[in-house]
Formats: sequence, C-alpha cells, structure tokens
Amino acid sequence: MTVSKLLRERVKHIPYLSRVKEAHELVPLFQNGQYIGWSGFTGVGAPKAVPEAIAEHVEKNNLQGQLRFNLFVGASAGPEECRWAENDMIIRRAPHQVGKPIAKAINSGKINFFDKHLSMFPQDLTYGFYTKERTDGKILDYTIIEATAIKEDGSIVPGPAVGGSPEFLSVSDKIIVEVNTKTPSFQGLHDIDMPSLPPYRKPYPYCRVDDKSGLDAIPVDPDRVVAIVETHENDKVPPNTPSDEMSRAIASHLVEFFRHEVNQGRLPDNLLPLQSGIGNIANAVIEGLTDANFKHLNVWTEVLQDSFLDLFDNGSLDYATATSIRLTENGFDRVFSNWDNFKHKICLRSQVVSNNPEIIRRLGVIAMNTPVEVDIYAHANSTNVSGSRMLNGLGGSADFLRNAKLSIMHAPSARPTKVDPTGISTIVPMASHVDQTEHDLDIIVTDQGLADLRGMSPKERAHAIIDNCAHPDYRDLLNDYLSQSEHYAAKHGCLHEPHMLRNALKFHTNLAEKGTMKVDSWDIVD
Ligand SMILES: CC(=O)SCCNC(=O)CCNC(=O)[C@H](O)C(C)(C)COP(=O)(O)OP(=O)(O)OC[C@H]1O[C@@H](n2cnc3c(N)ncnc32)[C@H](O)[C@@H]1OP(=O)(O)O
Repeated sequence: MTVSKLLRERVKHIPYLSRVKEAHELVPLFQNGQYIGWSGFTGVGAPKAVPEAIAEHVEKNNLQGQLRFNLFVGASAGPEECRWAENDMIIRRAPHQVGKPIAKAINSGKINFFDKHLSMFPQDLTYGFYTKERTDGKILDYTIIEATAIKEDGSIVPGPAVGGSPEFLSVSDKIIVEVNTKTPSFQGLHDIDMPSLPPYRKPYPYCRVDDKSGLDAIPVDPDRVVAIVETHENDKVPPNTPSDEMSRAIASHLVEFFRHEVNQGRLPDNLLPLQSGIGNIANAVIEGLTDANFKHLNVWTEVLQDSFLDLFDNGSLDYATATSIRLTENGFDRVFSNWDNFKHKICLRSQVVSNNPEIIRRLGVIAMNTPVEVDIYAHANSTNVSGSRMLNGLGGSADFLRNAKLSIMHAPSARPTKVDPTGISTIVPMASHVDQTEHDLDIIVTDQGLADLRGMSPKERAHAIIDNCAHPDYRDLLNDYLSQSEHYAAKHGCLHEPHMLRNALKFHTNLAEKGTMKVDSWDIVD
C-alpha cells in the first residue's frame, strides 16, 4: 500500500514501511480469548484505528459476546474501550477505566475487572501474575501502541502517555504500532526506564523532578512489529467542569494550610513536589493554587490536567513530570503552540516510575486525591460507591497517599441526590469500602474546612473530621453517632476506635432506601 509523506517523515526505521497496513486488514489477527495490551493513560495516547476496526467488525457481523478479549491498559483508554464494552468484547480488564459504558459493564458483571496499584500493575503483568492459566508460555498476544514517531532502530516514541507501554511491549508476542500523524511528534519529552526483574533490579536514580536517566523511546524487537497503521485523530478529552464556590473553598483551605506549614518550617517556600489526582475536583484545586503566589513549584504526578498550564503560564511552576498529559483540545493547543517552551519543562515517564513509592517518599511529595467518602477515623473509599458500585478504580491514589510526605484527600462535604440537595455526606461513620487506611492519611479537606490529623488518636481524629469537614446538615448526626459509640465502647472496653457496628453503615442503607444519608435515629445498642 502507498505510504503517505507524513508517515515517511515519522517512521525512520525503513523496514517498517513495508508493513504499513489499513486497520481493517488486521482484524483477522484478533481471536476470541486473546490477551491484549493497549497504550494509553487517562484517556490520551491510546490506539484508535485498530480497536475501532475490530469493534466495527463485531457490530457488522453481530459477534457481540463472541469475540472477547482480556484487555490491559495502563489506566483508562479513550472512547474505544467504551465501544468494546458496549459490544461485550471485554472478558477481563485492569487496572483503571473511565466511562459510563465500561463502568456499567463491570457493574453488571459482564467484565471481570480487577484493580491494582498503578505502580505495580505493569510489573505484575511482566511477572506473569495475570496470565497464570496460559499454557503456551505467552503473556500478551498483541500490544497495540500509539506512537508519534519511530526512531531509526525501530524504537517507539509514544505520545502524551507512557503508562504501562514499556512493560506491555517487553512481554508482547506481536506488536501493532499506530503512528498518529495528526499529533506532533513528542520526541524528547519522554524518559523511559525499561523493566528489569528482581533480583537484578536497580534503584531508579531520581532525586529531583527534572532528573532524567532513561531512554527517549521504547526499544522493541523490530521482528515482533507486525504492522504499522497511520492514524489522524486527536485524543478526545471532555472539558473539565469549571471551578465553583465549593472547589474554590477547598483550594483556599489548602493554600492557607500550605502557608502555615511554610511558616512553621515544615515545608520550604516552594512547597515540595505536588501530585494531583484525576477528576474535576483535583483540576479545580490546582486551579485554586494559581492565584496563591507560590513560586518555583515542582510537580511529580501521574496525570497533568489543564489547570497545570495556568501555573506554568503565570510563572508559579518550574517543572512537571507525569506519565500522561491529559489535556483538553484547548489544553493541547496551548502546549503545541508553545512547544519549545513546554518541552523543557515537562517530562513523561512510565507509570512504574511516576508512581514509584520509593521516589515519592524520597522527594517528599505532597499528594492530593479525591475520595468517594472518608470515615470519621480517616479510612477512605476511592472506588466503590456504597461498598459495591465501581466508579473508575484505585488508580495511583494509594501509591501516592501511602508514600507522600503529606497525604491529603479533598472532596465536597456533601453531594446531591434526586431527593435531597445534600443527600450524600462525604464524611460517614464507617467507610463502605476502604482503599486508603487511617495509617496513610494526614489531611482531610472539604469546602467546610480542613482537618490536620497528624499525631492524633482515632477519637481525636473523629472530632477533628466531623467538626472541620462534615457538612452542617450532618455534623450533629455524626457527633451523635460518635458519642453513642463512645458510650457503648466504654461499657465494652473497646474505646480505641469506637463503633456501633449495627449502625455503622446506616448512612448507606438509608441512602439506598430513602435517597438521603440523613438517618432518623440510631438502632439501640447495648
Ligand atoms: C489515573 C489516576 O489514578 S490519577 C490518581 C488519583 N486517582 C484516584 O484517586 C482514583 C479514584 N478517584 C476517582 O476516580 C475520582 O477522583 C472520583 C470519582 C472519586 C471523583 O471524581 P471527580 O470528577 O473529582 O468528582 P465528581 O464529583 O465529578 O464525581 C465523579 C462521579 O463520581 C460520583 N461520585 C463520587 N462520589 C460519590 C459518592 N459518594 N456517592 C455516589 N457517587 C459518587 C459522582 O456522582 C460523579 O458521577 P457522575 O459522573 O455520574 O456525575
């Protein structure tokens, strides 16, 4: 087939040019039950044309439920994985996804989804942990990776996400590369460490956010690259919800806290490297830092969202490293139109490195993530609504929150339901699912205020969280739960972390039955 001029410019390894194919030609390679890796992380850098072509084949031939795959992506891919979910094409999926169709398929039991810390997922895949039942000795049958360029030696220059691609490619039987010629080449923006297995693994040598010692492309065995496909589509990241009074209040409590820590000498003037999670609230909180007048900030995170660009633009932020730049179209335009400036200020690494616990602890990262709920003793749920309904997944939240110097969770104090504008309290008596434990979290902050939990006993924490963070509609209820629990626990000699188990999940059962967590009364316990 003819090779476009643009593709020739991007693909410098000449033998690959004889393997250029149209996506639909590759459909017969894909068989029911295969193990597939995709590049991509948080909705950017995922393959597009080949997944779409396979989905189209399924739709045209009514193969829903008959052509299904074990699908592994560093974190969420783009809309293509939702199309696969809608067509019942996914048997198993890990470790983090975003999108209503895929969450629906997980929660209806069609997809066996499992969640794993993002720093661990790719290495566990290379250990063969997720393919124990295979008898042919293989791990992945195919990896489909989006590239923005290919070097002379056949190594692959990813785009806006590195994610788990280095590990996927290292254990993939065959490789398909989608070269995206719409996106500019990201060559020079990456620092890639290839996996090595214990007992031969060495420490990653990074002591500053801008330290680099890896490769600028992912090496592959060129013989395993079976096809090159040219694509022309941008990533489609939906616009972020603009900040509002609630998110601005959270940001202002945090800024005040950071200033206090600087004054007390526990943080330097330029703070320490920041990590910020995904979602609207995390984005808005970073937006809130823009006006705070901090200088020479640094970022060591997994995802850069649009609001970081404002920090760069106003001179607050010196350098940012992540595993993905998840920008809206407008955000990417801002970066591409000022590429020469940004390329010296941003570095993309693999998720094994961006989320590496050892580096996070060494750098003293300040981690900030959004929970679904937090209980009065500071156990937090990041994933399962009412203990059961999976949202997106754990992601890297626990990689960062367990290892950061300051572990912060930020959330609105209450969320609306159909029947009650404050029907869901973020602060609950007992978390209905626990991803972050009381041993990991230092600071809880909501629009109501901030609870600094460092050095506090569980009962002290409970008072601080209820008084500072709970929505006023829930404060009395939570205080009542705490005092009745203390009364019960005093009688039974279990006052360390008092609970009334009979009532501990009553906020949640009440929500399921009445659409609000405002319980009328507690069951009597004796
Ligand atoms: C790739 C990475 O891992 S980055 C590192 C951090 N990763 C994580 O922390 C992973 C876990 N966290 C998350 O997935 C997100 O931060 C969330 C879902 C907890 C919050 O996301 P945000 O976008 O900030 O908040 P938002 O208020 O828009 O909530 C998102 C959805 O979760 C729902 N939700 C959140 N909390 C609750 C709750 N307590 N009860 C019911 N629904 C809830 C919201 O209703 C909303 O649903 P919708 O999309 O149908 O409107």
